Amino acid sequence: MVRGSEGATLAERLTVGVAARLSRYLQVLTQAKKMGKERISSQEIADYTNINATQIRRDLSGFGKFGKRGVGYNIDSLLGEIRKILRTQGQHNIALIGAGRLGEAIASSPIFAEHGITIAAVFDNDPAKLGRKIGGVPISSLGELDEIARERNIIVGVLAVPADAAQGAADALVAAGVKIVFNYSQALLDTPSDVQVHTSNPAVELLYALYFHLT
Ligand SMILES: NC(=O)c1ccc[n+]([C@@H]2O[C@H](COP(=O)([O-])OP(=O)(O)OC[C@H]3O[C@@H](n4cnc5c(N)ncnc54)[C@H](O)[C@@H]3O)[C@@H](O)[C@H]2O)c1
Repeated sequence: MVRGSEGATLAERLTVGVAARLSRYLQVLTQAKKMGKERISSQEIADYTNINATQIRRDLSGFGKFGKRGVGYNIDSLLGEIRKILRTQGQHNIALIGAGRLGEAIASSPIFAEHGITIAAVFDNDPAKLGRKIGGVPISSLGELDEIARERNIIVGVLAVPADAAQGAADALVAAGVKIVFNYSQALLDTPSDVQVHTSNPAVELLYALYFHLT
């Protein structure tokens, strides 16, 4: 259970499972708000996340004053509370490594910006791309990563490079002090224990969905 008022202290103790579920609620709430909704019920969140409504109510029970029976949660208030708990209210600067097809798609989409995430720098090792802009951000060479990451307070590096280039790019991020690597490639990355690697693979997520469908 997460208590809104004690968010700052409890956030240290959120289990990976709770944090993952809160992130999924955040995604549904953000989208519902964009669609003009003001309130949402736990059952509606359940329908969009496949997390059962009882679990959702338990996770959100600390936000009781926003979740009135039969009325649902006030989306704005709940968004604010979850962002506080997940400590994502502020602006976060991230670096994108790889300005190819996926990199361009990420940089030119508002998907990060609407969660307070700014792509503050883009890197590529193709000399032909240097200086060009994607999503309004000029492409820099990896040699500048260290300086730019420190100067722009980059906390996350997003890898959109081919798998065989991913370890080298992750090493460069770690050397620049970046502690979170979001890996879109298939590579298995070795990083120091204080660096978190998240790997995103839609095929694996689809297999996970199939598992629930088939069982
Ligand atoms: N998880 C997903 O949702 C998803 C979706 C599409 C692609 N991918 C993965 O994303 C990666 C990129 O795919 P793509 O289609 O954009 O490829 P791409 O070939 O279009 O782009 C790769 C870019 O990385 C750059 N690059 C290569 N080596 C580099 C290095 N050492 N340092 C910096 N830049 C380097 C290239 O110059 C190029 O601009 C691949 O690993 C692919 O498997 C993941």
